[in-house]
Amino acid sequence: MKATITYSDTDYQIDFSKPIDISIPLINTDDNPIAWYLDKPEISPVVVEDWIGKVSEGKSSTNFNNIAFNPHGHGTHTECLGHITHDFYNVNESLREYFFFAQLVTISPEVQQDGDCVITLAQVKKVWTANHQKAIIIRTTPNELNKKHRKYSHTNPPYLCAEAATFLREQGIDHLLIDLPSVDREEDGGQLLAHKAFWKVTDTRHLNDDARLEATITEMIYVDDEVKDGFYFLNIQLASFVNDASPSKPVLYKII
Ligand SMILES: N[C@@H](CC(=O)c1ccccc1NC=O)C(=O)O
Repeated sequence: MKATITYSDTDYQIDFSKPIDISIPLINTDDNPIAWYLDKPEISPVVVEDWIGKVSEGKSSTNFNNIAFNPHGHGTHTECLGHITHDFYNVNESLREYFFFAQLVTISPEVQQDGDCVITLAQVKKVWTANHQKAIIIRTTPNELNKKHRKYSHTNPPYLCAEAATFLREQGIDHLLIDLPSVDREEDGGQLLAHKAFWKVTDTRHLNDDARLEATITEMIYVDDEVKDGFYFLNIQLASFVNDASPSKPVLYKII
């Protein structure tokens, strides 16, 4: 199934039968990635006295699992500024459109003097190509497959510098996607500089009027090396959780 999309006075063709899923599947085994010091997610049948919600156990006609997981720590998720504010804002209301013109870029975070590995403003400027894109997908290198399974807690993963987040905001990016557990440093004393810069949050207690309620950040994606840098249409699929973050399935469509 093909579609022609008119965007910003240009016609683009995509093929809906060739989606490129850049989400990480969530599973209740050690294969699942983990961040923020959590244990693995739980997926297990409901048990009521001697009844167990698992067909193979012989008592139930259906498989009927409870799932316990954390959207921030257990895989691909999309979050809104409610992640960092005193008041409650939910991503289900922030994200009201699901298709975006997007640029996929690849960056090798640079080791700084303090040992941190950071995506710098200069690196982002170097790969940026202005083309009216509303979303950017940042793939970092090295891009080993084990990113889908990595245990990030206490590893101080790479992150995005606040100046780069500001630059992307100023270029008109509303949706930032990255293959790291956070755009900010694992332990930063709650500064959250890149989150704040991207969402333009200057006051987390009484949200400033120009804060970007509709902008989203998607973390812990995985983009295979086979997918080349360039422009795509991006579909952000979100589970309708009324929460600051929700598990998501971002999908790319190549322009043909
Ligand atoms: N760096 C923050 C913590 C943080 O960023 C965070 C903590 C728990 C769950 C998610 C987090 N950030 C996600 O982008 C801090 O040190 O307070």
